[in-house]
Amino acid sequence: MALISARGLTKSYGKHNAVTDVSFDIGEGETVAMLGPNGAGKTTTVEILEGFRERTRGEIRVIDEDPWHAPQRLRAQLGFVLQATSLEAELSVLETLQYYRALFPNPRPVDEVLAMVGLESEEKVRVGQLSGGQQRRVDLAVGIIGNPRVLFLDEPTTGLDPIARRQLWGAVRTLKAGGTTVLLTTHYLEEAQELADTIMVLSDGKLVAHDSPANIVQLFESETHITFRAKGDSTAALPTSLAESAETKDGLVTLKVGDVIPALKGLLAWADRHHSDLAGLTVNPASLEETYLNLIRQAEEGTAPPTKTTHRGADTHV
Ligand SMILES: Nc1ncnc2c1ncn2[C@@H]1O[C@H](COP(=O)(O)OP(=O)(O)OP(=O)(O)O)[C@@H](O)[C@H]1O
Repeated sequence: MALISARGLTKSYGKHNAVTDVSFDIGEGETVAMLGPNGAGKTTTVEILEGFRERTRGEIRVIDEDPWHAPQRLRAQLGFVLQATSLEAELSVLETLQYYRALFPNPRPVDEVLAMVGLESEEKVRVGQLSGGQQRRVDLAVGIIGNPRVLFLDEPTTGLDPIARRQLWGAVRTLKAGGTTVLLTTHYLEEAQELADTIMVLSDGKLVAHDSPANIVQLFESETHITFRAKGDSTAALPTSLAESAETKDGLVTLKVGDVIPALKGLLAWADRHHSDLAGLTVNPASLEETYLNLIRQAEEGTAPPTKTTHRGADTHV
């Protein structure tokens, strides 16, 4: 059963459509990452689902309710981590969590939440004295103190260092394991790949892909990347068929090829002739980041979508 669904969701600001005819389903326990360039419509979509903005057209259900007319029983089942933190600097971490805890009918114990976000040692510290990364963890703690069934995270790790980011990912994984449905927006492809069961890509207000990370990467499966280290200009004599697809950066050669087997045969024969050991040889499908950039480029150019359909749940096609 879909816990969140959108059909034909459209939001206009004057003549400008920020979100156009977007449809999707999100199942109970699913973690969805929403990606898209600045201005693609991610925050607008999420804030409509959260009940903070009214849609122009379309049908929305969140836990079987219309969030814009959300009764209190829906609000009590949602958790939010908004893009900008709005914590009271003078309150301690403990006081902050006690304050928000009192607003919910079925909250989590404070100690449990502090442990989940790794802030046990900071409970007496005033929020204003915490680092940016620690404040973000308090934001997450506030988002989950009410024991939400659905958690919305808007760019939860922007500005965090890699260690703080991974700590926050750990907390999200714990929530996932406990069955919480999570919808997060992010600009970090690695974050989407690490956390999400499903990725949605928005471009200029339209949903241009909606599938698992693995399937999205396969949208451009015709492209495989063969990389190896080359000494000096030793790639100069690569056979023409390989040289055309070769890019060299900092001594690392990348061949972006369609047919892997002939390319590898040609490369091995070349390496044999030129006594190259093909140091650090790797053969990989295009990364999620490259696939994402291809998707956005195609969407902006209005060129034909990839042949493979990304189609999940709702009547959404790319
Ligand atoms: N209150 C508003 N009034 C008018 N236009 C708005 C308003 N809020 C958003 N927009 C416009 O709607 C479009 C989508 O904005 P939105 O904030 O949803 O994008 P986003 O994908 O979340 O971007 P970012 O990654 O920068 O956060 C943009 O063109 C933006 O300028």
